[in-house]
Amino acid sequence: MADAVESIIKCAIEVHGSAVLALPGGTTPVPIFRELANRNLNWSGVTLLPTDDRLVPIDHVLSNAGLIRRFFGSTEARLVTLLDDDDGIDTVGYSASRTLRTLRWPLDLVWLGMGEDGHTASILPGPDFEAALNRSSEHRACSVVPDPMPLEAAVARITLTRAALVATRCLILTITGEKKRLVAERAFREGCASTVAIGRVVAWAQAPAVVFWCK
Ligand SMILES: O=C1O[C@H](COP(=O)(O)O)[C@@H](O)[C@H](O)[C@H]1O
Repeated sequence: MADAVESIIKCAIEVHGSAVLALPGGTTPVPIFRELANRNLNWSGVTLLPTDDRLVPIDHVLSNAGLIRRFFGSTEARLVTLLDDDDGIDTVGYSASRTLRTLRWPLDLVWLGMGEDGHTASILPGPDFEAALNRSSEHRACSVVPDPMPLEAAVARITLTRAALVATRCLILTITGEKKRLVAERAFREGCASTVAIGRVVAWAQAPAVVFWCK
């Protein structure tokens, strides 16, 4: 998996002079981040941002931007966050969309994770689910108050919208375990009619999704 991301970075730098990658949070990408961060790459040409974040300070254990900073902070990559210090639930969607507008689109890679409930990025069940999936492409980010709150990170979120997540040259999904494999397979079969976010995002993808799975 780290080899695939390394190739995407090298290829984007060769073609565009830079590489812009959206990375997942949570637990699944950790071993791959560790391996990738040690690769000898032209990191000064790389911009990294989270696909989504939890509305917590960057030094909080649940922060996805904090996770990226922990692994890639010692490289020369430019690290973009979706949250400003003074952002709250009412302002974060607007300020993250403004930040995202400054990046080069389409992105070179959107790397997604997925929860056992089929959520991807922070497109979680609740009152913001359809907005995160259906907002038009000027709205690249959307605040999300999950309902029910996921037990592993029971906080409000900011997420790239589906329109932003599919605006990418490469789309990768990393999942682990039998349960997630079954959820993903079902969601891919259901496509646009899926009740879970991963099915609806992948059904819209501009690039074919490449899935990395391990037990
Ligand atoms: O809440 C989140 O969950 C998903 C999946 O996380 P994992 O711990 O099951 O790998 C993650 O992709 C997303 O970025 C994160 O905020």
